[in-house]
Amino acid sequence: APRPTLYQEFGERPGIEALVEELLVRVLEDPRINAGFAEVDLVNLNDRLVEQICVEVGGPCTYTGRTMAESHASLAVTEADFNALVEDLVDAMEARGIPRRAQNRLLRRLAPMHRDIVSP
Ligand code: HEM
Repeated sequence: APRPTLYQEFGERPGIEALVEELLVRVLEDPRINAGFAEVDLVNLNDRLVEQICVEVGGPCTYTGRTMAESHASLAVTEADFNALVEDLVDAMEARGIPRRAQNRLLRRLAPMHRDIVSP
């Protein structure tokens, strides 16, 4: 059998939807960062994250949200905030049983966004 694609390793669209749900539950329960999400439209955030992760793992999706710079510019996100969110994402991927190699491939694709998300 051919190797599964990265998109398949994430369980395609249903797997990504379940992953984002796991991620948002963790973020909203994470006292290090959850205050920043109190006033946020979580349905929009959920849907944009599903689109974005789908695109980043090579799925047949389109990201329809704002750029990372636009959406995080006024949030004063710190290095520690960024690391906390990545930790929550890794925990969510572990909980979903996503293979370690596939996890790392997504993390490598998100890493360059750091410069647009963390405030200088
Ligand atoms: C790799 C890291 C991250 C990715 C991929 C990411 C991705 C996204 C996406 C796709 C949106 C939706 C943009 C839109 O509505 O058009 C968003 C919004 C948001 N992000 Fe992030 N984000 C990351 C890191 C963080 C961190 C570290 C924080 C703070 C702890 C954060 C806080 C927020 C908040 C509060 C919003 C909502 C802004 C609003 O609706 O006005 N993000 N993010």
